[in-house]
Amino acid sequence: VVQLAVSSFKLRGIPGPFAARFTDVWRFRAMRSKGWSERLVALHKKHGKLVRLGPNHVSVSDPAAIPVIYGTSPVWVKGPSYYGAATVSKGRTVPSVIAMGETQHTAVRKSAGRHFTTNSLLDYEEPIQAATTELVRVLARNPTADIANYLQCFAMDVLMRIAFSESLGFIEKGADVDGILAAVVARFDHWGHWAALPGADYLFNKSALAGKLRKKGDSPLASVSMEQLLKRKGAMSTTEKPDRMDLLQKFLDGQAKYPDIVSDDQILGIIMSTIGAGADTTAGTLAYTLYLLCKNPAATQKLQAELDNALADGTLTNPPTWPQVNKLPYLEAVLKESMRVVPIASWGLDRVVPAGGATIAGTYIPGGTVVGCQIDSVHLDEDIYGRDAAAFRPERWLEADEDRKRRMDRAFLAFSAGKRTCTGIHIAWLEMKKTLPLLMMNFDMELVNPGQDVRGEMRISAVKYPPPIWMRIRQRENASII
Ligand code: HEM
Repeated sequence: VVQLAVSSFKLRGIPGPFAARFTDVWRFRAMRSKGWSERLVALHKKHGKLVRLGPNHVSVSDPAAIPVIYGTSPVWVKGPSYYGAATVSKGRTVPSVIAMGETQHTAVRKSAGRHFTTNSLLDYEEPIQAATTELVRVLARNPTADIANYLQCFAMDVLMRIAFSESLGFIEKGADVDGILAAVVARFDHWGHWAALPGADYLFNKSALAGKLRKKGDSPLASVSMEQLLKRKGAMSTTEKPDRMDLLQKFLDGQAKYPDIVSDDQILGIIMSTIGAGADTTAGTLAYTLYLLCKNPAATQKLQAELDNALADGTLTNPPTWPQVNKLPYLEAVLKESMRVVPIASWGLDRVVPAGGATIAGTYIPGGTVVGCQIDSVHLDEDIYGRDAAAFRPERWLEADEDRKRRMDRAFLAFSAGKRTCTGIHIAWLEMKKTLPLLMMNFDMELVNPGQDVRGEMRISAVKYPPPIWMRIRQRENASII
């Protein structure tokens, strides 16, 4: 308490909302209100690169601070707000990768990290292709569709295939299956709501007493993961080798090799974290990308021209392969620009300043203070991204000289930075670079309501949930639905 009071006193020079100096309840309430991300951007515009959001909490909007906060020597540990992302299943805390402490995380990385590297991507291309093909076929039957909904179903379908080699039929149904989508949304919502008050989260939601009082059933995501785990273990005892190297199999093989290190609980935790972290993030990003393309027809035409030319000169096939799509510069620029202007994560990338303190944006911040780069504000930095930083303009990634491009990449925080950067980043790129071209090759899309402004309608949870985005979908002249 004394340390907190001292650190709080030492932060007195950092501007911010008055009430936030004294209590985290200010942030707790503010995060639950509409437009939280935009409010943070506005606060940084008003107060500068440092904004005090709590007695011991500082939001940072300074690209130069990224290597300091997310550097690796030493690694700054994650802030208490990540406790909101930890899930409790049947009264036990399930290890959740994003909320893990450093020691546990290093161990998990050792046992499972290689399954997320570029070398493993080949194992995931086929399941992603299967889901993408299904999405195209289903959309071809729908002259209008809420694309945000279909992409949410699609992204969950992808993860079910990657994790368990099974599609539970999300895309065909165009809706939730067994409450799994709802469970992922509930987890992000919980995190978004409770991040500012981890102590209260424990007391009211995660303590043994809270568990007894609430008597909540198990999460559908935990149930489906457990069901798959037991099924696979049963199958493994009768048959020698499964036919597909999905994530579950990779983890079980790891367990067979190191039975003392990898427990069933850990496997469940990593699988659930992967599904939880990878579904709505990718879905939302793709939905905002399509929305931004509809709002910017010149960018759509350029992207379609890049794809048509590549198809014509034989460097692209239908369906496209990963090596092919990974060489398309405008495709990459569109996706990066979309993630720059609408970074899907709205949780704070909070880290704890180590003992001894640090200088951030020219100000000394004492050890123990929680700091985090505010992604939206950093992405709007005009020194890095230009005076038109607020505009969606994919060309900026292609026009920049080497030096500027390097600075733009370093300030790009959509997947975070440093040791705890997104584990699924390569899978996310594979998924998005496979899906967007196939959609654009086959369809012309336009907003049913061309005046729709998703910024005003998005729901801020731990991620920025898009509202329904209804699109008119027409097959292109040369479309060859596969
Ligand atoms: C466009 C898609 C995605 C975006 C923008 C995104 C973004 C992020 C961000 C910002 C973090 C937070 C790191 C931090 O708190 O500092 C993260 C963590 C994580 N992501 Fe992603 N993600 C995406 C897709 C995926 C996919 C497809 C998977 C899995 C297949 C995945 C798995 C994870 C995991 C397991 C973590 C926890 C990492 C850790 O704490 O070490 N993500 N992601």
